[in-house]
Amino acid sequence: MDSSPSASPAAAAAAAPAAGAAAATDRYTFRPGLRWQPEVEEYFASAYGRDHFARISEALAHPSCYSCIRVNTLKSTTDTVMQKLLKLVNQNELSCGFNGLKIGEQNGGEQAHEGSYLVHKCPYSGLENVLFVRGSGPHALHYDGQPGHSMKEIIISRKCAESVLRGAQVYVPGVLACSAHVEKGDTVAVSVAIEQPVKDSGWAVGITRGIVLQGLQSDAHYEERKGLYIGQGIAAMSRAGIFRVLHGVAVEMTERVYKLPSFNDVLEGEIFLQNLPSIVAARVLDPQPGEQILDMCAAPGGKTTAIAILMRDKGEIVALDRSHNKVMGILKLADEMGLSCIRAYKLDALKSVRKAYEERNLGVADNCSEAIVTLAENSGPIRSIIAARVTNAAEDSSTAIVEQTDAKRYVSKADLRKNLRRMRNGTGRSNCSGGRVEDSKGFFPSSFDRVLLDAPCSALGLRPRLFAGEETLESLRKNATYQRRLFDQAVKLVRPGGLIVYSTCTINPGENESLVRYALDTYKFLSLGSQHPKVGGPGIIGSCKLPNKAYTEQWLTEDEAQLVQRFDPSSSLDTMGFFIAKFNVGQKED
Ligand SMILES: C[S@@+](CC[C@H](N)C(=O)[O-])C[C@H]1O[C@@H](n2cnc3c(N)ncnc32)[C@H](O)[C@@H]1O
Repeated sequence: MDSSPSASPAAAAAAAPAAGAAAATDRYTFRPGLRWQPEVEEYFASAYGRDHFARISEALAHPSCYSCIRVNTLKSTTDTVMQKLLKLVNQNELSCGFNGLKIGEQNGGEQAHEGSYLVHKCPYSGLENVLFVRGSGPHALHYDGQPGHSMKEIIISRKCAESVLRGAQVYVPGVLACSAHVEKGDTVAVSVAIEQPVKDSGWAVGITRGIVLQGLQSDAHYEERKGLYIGQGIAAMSRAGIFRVLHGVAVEMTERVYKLPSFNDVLEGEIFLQNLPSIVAARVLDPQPGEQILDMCAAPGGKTTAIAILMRDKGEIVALDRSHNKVMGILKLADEMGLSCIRAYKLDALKSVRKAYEERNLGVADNCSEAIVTLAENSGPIRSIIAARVTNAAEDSSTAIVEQTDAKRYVSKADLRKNLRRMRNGTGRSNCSGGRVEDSKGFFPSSFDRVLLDAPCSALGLRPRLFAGEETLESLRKNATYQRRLFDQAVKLVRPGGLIVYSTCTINPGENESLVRYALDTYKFLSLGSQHPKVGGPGIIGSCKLPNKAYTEQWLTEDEAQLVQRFDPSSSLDTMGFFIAKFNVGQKED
């Protein structure tokens, strides 16, 4: 198979101009076509069927047309938040470009049920704390070109455009090129530069930052930007300013192909903006108050906080991430939402299982550098009590052993000193003294009632996505291998009789169904559990011989496929691509 990049049939279909459309009007439109590596496209076409994959591909290139809000039911009620949001919509405070309209009016005649306003409740049972806020689009825009004059333009990067399509402004670092003589206050058309195939060497954007656009066909990427105009805005600074400063808003968008509500600084702590499948994943875990939960790859903490609220902030959620700053983010979010049952640690989840022999050594005062700390109950004040008890013990001897009731946590001497400092100085707003987060040395096997592995993945379900050519079969395969290694750790850490939920935000069966196949074939004590709520569709059955590869990827049987949830971006749910599998854990083999 030819592995050089090219525009995909899906891209070509999506990008083809409507018959008879005039070239000029066709230029200033938004008709993106997602490009894939041909071998990746072939693989997905064999998994989904060519037509279905073309629809998925097209859906991925557009944002979904509503925002999904999870209510923090420990701080407010769904009805109260709904009233507050309706008020904000009516006051036009969510900058979605419409106020007080009913859905039917906004969508040009779509049937509206009585009372179904732009903010409405999620209709699925088990998701009563979820609200949908509708946006609109795609809109045909009229760009303000003066007759006989070319429009002033700005070209932005793909990543920047993906954010702008979700409702952001254009920030300085995202600007690649700009017309000459753009002054603050000028109206500019905003288009996006997307990677193009380069003969024999992959993909390149091919625009040097700062070049001047003339509005001529000789401009960089003039032809390629046809159909990639995402709106119009007012320059917040001059051309010179845009390329001189390092940050700030470059363009305030005034017209957008998609109008989506913005929730910046809106009802902070009371609501959390989250994709529907992520909310479902936390719900499927079904965490119970008082339990010990592990969230293995937790940042930025969306699912962690959803789990904490489902547990009514009672119990303990250990939230791990390998990035220090991201762990800080989890703590900040937990603090904002008023949640105290979350313990976030910096830890590589691949190293999250402690060896059993370490346990035997613990408690031998002279040899041991660690203390066993137990959470009798799990709440903020208890944490301080534990810190105090550890501190007293630590001051008495080189090792502290604190009584345990049900669960064990291990704290090094350095952590003891840190706790002591924290006792004296207070924890600070983000619960992490001096901007440092705690490291963890890991956990003993079978420590947790439930484990969520929301795995790092190829993220090929995120929307909008304007380019997918960076993924190769090899990179997809590497993700799958990494996920299996993380899953192996999850299996060790969950207790017999417990539960593991595995999820990804990718459409790639190699990271979804294949992982489930691996799990069921490797660990005979695992079985797929039925899921509630069930919002997504079934998994993919069968297998696929990978092009030019010596192996066959195994997916699911028909029965198994019914037990997983797959969220299809091209379905009427209009959400991201996502996958959820729930495993019941039986008696483990020794
Ligand atoms: C899909 S995101 C998790 C999203 C999160 N569960 C949420 O809902 O907000 C994956 C996260 O895994 C983290 N990660 C990747 N490899 C890891 C590892 N070996 N150990 C711990 N975290 C890891 C990344 O830093 C990233 O934040």
